[in-house]
Amino acid sequence: MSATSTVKVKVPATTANLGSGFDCLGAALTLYNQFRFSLSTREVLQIIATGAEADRVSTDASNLVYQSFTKLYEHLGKTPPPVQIEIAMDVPLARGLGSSATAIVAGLLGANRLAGSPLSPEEVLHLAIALEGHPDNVVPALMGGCQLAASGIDRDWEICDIPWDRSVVPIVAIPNFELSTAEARRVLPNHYTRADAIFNASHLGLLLRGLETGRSDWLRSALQDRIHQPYRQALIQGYESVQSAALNAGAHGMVISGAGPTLLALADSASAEAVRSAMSSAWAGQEVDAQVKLLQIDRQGAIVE
Ligand SMILES: Nc1ncnc2c1ncn2[C@@H]1O[C@H](COP(=O)(O)OP(=O)(O)OP(=O)(O)O)[C@@H](O)[C@H]1O
Ligand SMILES: N[C@@H](CCO)C(=O)O
Repeated sequence: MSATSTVKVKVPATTANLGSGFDCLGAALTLYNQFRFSLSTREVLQIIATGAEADRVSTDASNLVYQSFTKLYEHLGKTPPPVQIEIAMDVPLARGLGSSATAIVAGLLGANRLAGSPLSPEEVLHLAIALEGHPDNVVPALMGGCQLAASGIDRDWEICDIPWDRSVVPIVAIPNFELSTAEARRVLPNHYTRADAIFNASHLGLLLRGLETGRSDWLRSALQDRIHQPYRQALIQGYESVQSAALNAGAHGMVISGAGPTLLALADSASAEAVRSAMSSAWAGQEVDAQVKLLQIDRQGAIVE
């Protein structure tokens, strides 16, 4: 048995894409899942989940936290030890807030610490990206803040910390229905026009400067996108009403959080509460139960202790 027998991991929710940053930009939010990994003397895997949606995650070997835990040991060429995993869930499942990224990041970090920390943070990050399939949730979940990931030349990934002005407040409107990432990716086209590629490249550049400065006019334009949102809006009942309500209440703009169905508005501090209330009423008017929260950017990322 290694010197450490219990590890606690806390991982933030994340909002990916932010409009024009499809599959490359994401930010960590002040909403968390917490995990405890304990080496066990019992051979049988034990997974105990608590929280609002705890009955929705599997508690057998198909659980994504355990799958990621075993992947790290496989990567080391070792057999995973018997383990008990406790999961305290606050990040809702399949809503576009990076629940799968919290599971992957926790499984890898828990296993790495129990194995005596053989992998560097960069190696864990690369494994996490490979497991999730795209970097925009797992990178901010691990590192905190707002992060841009681009495939590199000297290394697999160049990761760039994007300054986020404190005046820019994220407001998440989380409906009570799920939309899996797999389903929301199926509706996307395989090819785009040159005009759409230029549109997204220019708006992503503007978005990065808008987030850094908090300039409303830049953010207002920058949050537009032609790669994923036009194809996904129809999967989200009430999208247009909630968007109009957010903009009328003074939001800089509103986008689909990750693959949806959560909608993310960005607003300045003075308008944030009015935007929260307007989004909540708009979804109630569509007979959709939703939780609408003012959050902040988590600056720390995943914590292991
Ligand atoms: N805490 C958890 N424990 C075990 N499995 C989890 C946990 N959280 C998420 N999952 C798995 O991840 C799936 C959801 O992943 P999916 O990519 O569809 O949504 P998401 O990660 O919440 O959203 P997005 O990627 O758009 O931000 C769940 O159905 C479940 O299988
Ligand atoms: N970039 C991903 C995030 C969700 O995992 C998508 O929008 O499909």
